[in-house]
Amino acid sequence: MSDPRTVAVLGAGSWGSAFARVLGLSTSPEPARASEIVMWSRRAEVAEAITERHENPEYLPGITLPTCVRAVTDAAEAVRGAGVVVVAVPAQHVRETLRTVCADLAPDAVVVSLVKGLERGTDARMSQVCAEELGLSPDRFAVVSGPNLALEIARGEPTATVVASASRATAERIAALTAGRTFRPYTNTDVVGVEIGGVVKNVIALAVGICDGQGLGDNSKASVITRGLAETTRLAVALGGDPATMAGLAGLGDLVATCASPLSRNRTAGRHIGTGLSAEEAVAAMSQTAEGIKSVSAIVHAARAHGVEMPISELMDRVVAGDVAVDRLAELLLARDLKSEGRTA
Ligand SMILES: NC(=O)C1=CN([C@@H]2O[C@H](COP(=O)(O)OP(=O)(O)OC[C@H]3O[C@@H](n4cnc5c(N)ncnc54)[C@H](O)[C@@H]3O)[C@@H](O)[C@H]2O)C=CC1
Ligand SMILES: O=C(CO)COP(=O)(O)O
Repeated sequence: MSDPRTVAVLGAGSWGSAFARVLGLSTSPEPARASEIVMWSRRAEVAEAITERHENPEYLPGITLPTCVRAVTDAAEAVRGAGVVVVAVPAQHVRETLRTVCADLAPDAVVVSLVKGLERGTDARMSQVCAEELGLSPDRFAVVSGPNLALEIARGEPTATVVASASRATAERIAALTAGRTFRPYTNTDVVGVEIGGVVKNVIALAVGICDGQGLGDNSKASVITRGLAETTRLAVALGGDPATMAGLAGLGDLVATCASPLSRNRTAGRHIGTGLSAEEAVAAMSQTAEGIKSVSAIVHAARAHGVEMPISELMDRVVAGDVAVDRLAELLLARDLKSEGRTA
C-alpha cells in the first residue's frame, strides 16, 4: 500500500518543477495536501540542485521550491510508496518512462498526467498509454490541463485549471492536493475532452506563431484561433468528449493562453517557422518541448480515422513535414475547401 501524502513527479522540466511547487504550497487542510514530493530527474546535477538548493536553475531560474520537494535520479525509487504519481515528461517518452516504474507502482496509486500530446504510431491519449502500461482502472487516472504556462505559475501568478477523472472522487482528491492561494483547480469527468483540448491547442499555437512570423495581424490570428477551437471541438466530440469542455478552461482557456503568450514554446516554434526556419531548425533553436510539432501527425491520423475535418492541423502537419513553402503559408492558413461552406467555422 502507498502513503497518500507522498507524491512522485516524473520529469523535472518546467511544468514538472512548477507543479511540484504548486503541490508543496497547497493550502488545503491536512491530510488533503502532500507532505513529501519526490521528483525524478534524469540528470544528477538537476536532482542535486532541487534537493540541496531548492531550485531548478535550468528550467525555473530564480524560483525557490518548497523544502518538502526533493529529487532522485532513479524513477523507480521516486514512485515507491507514493500514493500519487504525476507524469510530466514529453508525450513520446511517457510509455518508456512508465515501463521503468511499473513494477514499483503501489497497487492503489493514482496516476496524474500533465502531458499535452498524443503518441505517434498509436494516436493514443496519455490516459490510454497509462492504462495500457500500468493496468490502471479509470478511477486511478486523472489529467490536469488548462491555461497553465509553467513560468507564470512558478512565479505565483494566479491561474485556474481543470482536473478530470472518470471518478469524481479522484478528481476532487487531486484538486485538493493542488489547491492553493494562486492555483484554483476545477473538476470534471470529461477525460477525453480535457486531454484533446490540451493536445490540439499546441498545434493551433503553432499556426498563430506562423502568423506572427509572417507579420500578420490580429484578424488573422483571431480567425485561426476561432477555427482552431472549432476543429478541436469536432475531434473531441468524435472521440467521446463533451463539447461544453471546449468552452471552458481546458479548451478555450488554454488555447487563448498558449496562442497569446510569448512564453509558449509552440507559438515560438511557429514564429520561427513563419520566418523561414524548417520545423527541425525551429526545434533546435529552442531548449524545451514543443508538443505540437511532435503530435500533429498523430492528431491528423486520428482525425482522418474518425472522419473529422481539421484543416489547420492538416496544414501544420504538411508544414512540419516540410511540404509547404514559407511564402505560401499566409494564404493557406485560412484557405478553405468550398464544400465546407456553410459550417460555422
Ligand atoms: N511548460 C509548460 O508551461 C507546460 C507544459 N505542459 C506539458 O507538460 C509536458 C512536459 O513539458 P515541460 O515540462 O514543459 O517540458 P520540458 O521540456 O521543460 O521538460 C521535459 C522534461 O522531460 C525530460 N525528458 C526529456 N526527454 C526525455 C526522455 N526521453 N525520457 C524521459 N524524460 C525525458 C527532460 O529531461 C525534462 O525533465 C508536455 O507534454 C507539455 O506539453 C503542460 C502545461 C504547461
Ligand atoms: O500548455 C501550456 C500552457 O497551458 C504551455 O504551452 P507551450 O508548451 O506551448 O509552452
